[in-house]
Amino acid sequence: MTLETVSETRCFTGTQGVYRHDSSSTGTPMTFAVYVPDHAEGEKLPVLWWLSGLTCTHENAMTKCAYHKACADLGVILVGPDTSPRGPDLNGDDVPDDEAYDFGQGAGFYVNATQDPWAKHFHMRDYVEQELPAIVAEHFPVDMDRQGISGHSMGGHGALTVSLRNPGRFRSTSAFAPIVSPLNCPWGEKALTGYLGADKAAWREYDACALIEDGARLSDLLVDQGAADNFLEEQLKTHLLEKAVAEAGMNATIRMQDGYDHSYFFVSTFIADHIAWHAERLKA
Ligand SMILES: N[C@@H](CCC(=O)N[C@@H](CS)C(=O)NCC(=O)O)C(=O)O
Repeated sequence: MTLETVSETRCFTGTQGVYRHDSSSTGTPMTFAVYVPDHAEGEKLPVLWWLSGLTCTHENAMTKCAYHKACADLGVILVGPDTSPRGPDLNGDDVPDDEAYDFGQGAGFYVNATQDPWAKHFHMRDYVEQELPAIVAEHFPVDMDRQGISGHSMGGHGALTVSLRNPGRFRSTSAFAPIVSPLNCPWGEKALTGYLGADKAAWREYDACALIEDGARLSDLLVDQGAADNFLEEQLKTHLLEKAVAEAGMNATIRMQDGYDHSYFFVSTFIADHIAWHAERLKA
């Protein structure tokens, strides 16, 4: 596998890189971002995975999330993948160019699609759970025994479900305005029907609340949710996660933040808190 360097740019006391490679999971080129704080020769740093939301590429968090200073100060590498396969290669397989903002390109939902025409390329679960970690471990100074995961909205759903399905892999899990139950919201209904089909039993491994109901647990969880988020009531439904963790007796801090909406203005306000929270656990 060849890793192409798209760009490397000095930012605070570290380097923001963008890289591209041919993905075996998606059968397309994939682009991802990695921020590497300055470190001693041979030193390996903890890594925080960042999964982005609907419409995002690898770039939105890199330019709007303002994670660089906290990562540099605390010595945490941050990796931000794209949210779906993209590009002209998909058209030969009848995947629409960009069907909607909440389905198809830019909206992979971190699932392995089983329905055509998505099944051939939309394997974002394999990509973020298996392929990208192996690439990052090979090419960057990461300590894979110290991994954390976070994300925003659809990416918050990704962070929660990837972590719940992989017990012990992540020392810390957090989310901003996550979709907590695709089984119970229009974004989830649309995407999972399209990618996985109508049988909702197949959706449960992609639903944080269902995974918890079915017995999965995290040792700890931090969630921030803007109380003025337009998507809160219809799509995000934070109360379902509050109920699931309470019923499971799972350790979780779920904070409603007055006045904040769904945007990266909200995420950038609390990102340093989250990175410090992850760093505490990754360095313990
Ligand atoms: N564009 C959609 C909303 C999509 C949206 O809010 N996406 C969030 C994640 S779910 C995001 O991060 N967008 C990209 C950005 O703000 O840079 C709409 O018009 O309703």
